[in-house]
Amino acid sequence: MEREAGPEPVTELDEVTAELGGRTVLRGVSLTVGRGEVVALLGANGSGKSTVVRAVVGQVPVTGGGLRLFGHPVRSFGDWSRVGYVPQRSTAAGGVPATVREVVAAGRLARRRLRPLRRADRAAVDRAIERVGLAERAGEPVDALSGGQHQRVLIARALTAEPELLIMDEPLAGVDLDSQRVLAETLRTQVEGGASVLLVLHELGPLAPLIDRAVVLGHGRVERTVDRPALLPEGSHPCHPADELEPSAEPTLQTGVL
Ligand SMILES: Nc1ncnc2c1ncn2[C@@H]1O[C@H](COP(=O)(O)OP(=O)(O)OP(=O)(O)O)[C@@H](O)[C@H]1O
Repeated sequence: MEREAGPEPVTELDEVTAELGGRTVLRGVSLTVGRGEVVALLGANGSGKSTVVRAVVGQVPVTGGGLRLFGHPVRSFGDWSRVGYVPQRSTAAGGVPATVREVVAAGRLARRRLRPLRRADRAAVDRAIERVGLAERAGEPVDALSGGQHQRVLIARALTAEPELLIMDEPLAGVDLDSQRVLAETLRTQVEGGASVLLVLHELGPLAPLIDRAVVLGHGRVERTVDRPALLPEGSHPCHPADELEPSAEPTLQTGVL
């Protein structure tokens, strides 16, 4: 694939296609996340954002094109401890009997490749819980938490693994503004430490200053790419407010803040 010089690619999609339920959902998506970059996927409901990230984490098989993680084809990639994934909330919540600390510690276990946690690991778990503002709830079962608090637990779980590539599907959904700011600050620290981030967003919110590139999807394709979207004038941030009801329709370009 032709590429401009830039940071070493951590994730590369080259004309990726994917099908779900017998329907083509990704129609040739190309994008790259370089080391230390933060890339946001934007677009209307149904444009294919979640499918892109689920393809990157190997949950949706790619039917065409190339998808590489840390230089390896995703099909043969085996070092998943380098990747942290926070799925869309609705797919992860509910009926979990574990406590907040146990769920977050599971993230650290992945980093330790299932070897027992040491004192430093336990301290990292407590730090992650504190960062997302749940220190006082650490011993409670996660199913006793609100939706937004649950989301913060999943974020802490991903952060405590200190992954090289952090993938988050709408991490801000249902999270109050204060917690969004906490997440932005935490992400900034991770990125300063060299992490790369690919995340699905509906609006940039407090994460805007962190984002190197916004990739706007429409109908399973990249409609456009915007560098440093925070530098755009207020009101022209790249979001797409409408649902995509008819996937075969011609894509239309819209801008606006949701
Ligand atoms: N399991 C499935 N079977 C069939 N079609 C699916 C399945 N999951 C998703 N789709 C379809 O694939 C398309 C893309 O879905 P996807 O979840 O990737 O969109 P999205 O951009 O993440 O949307 P949202 O903003 O609503 O989360 C949609 O038209 C959706 O209906």
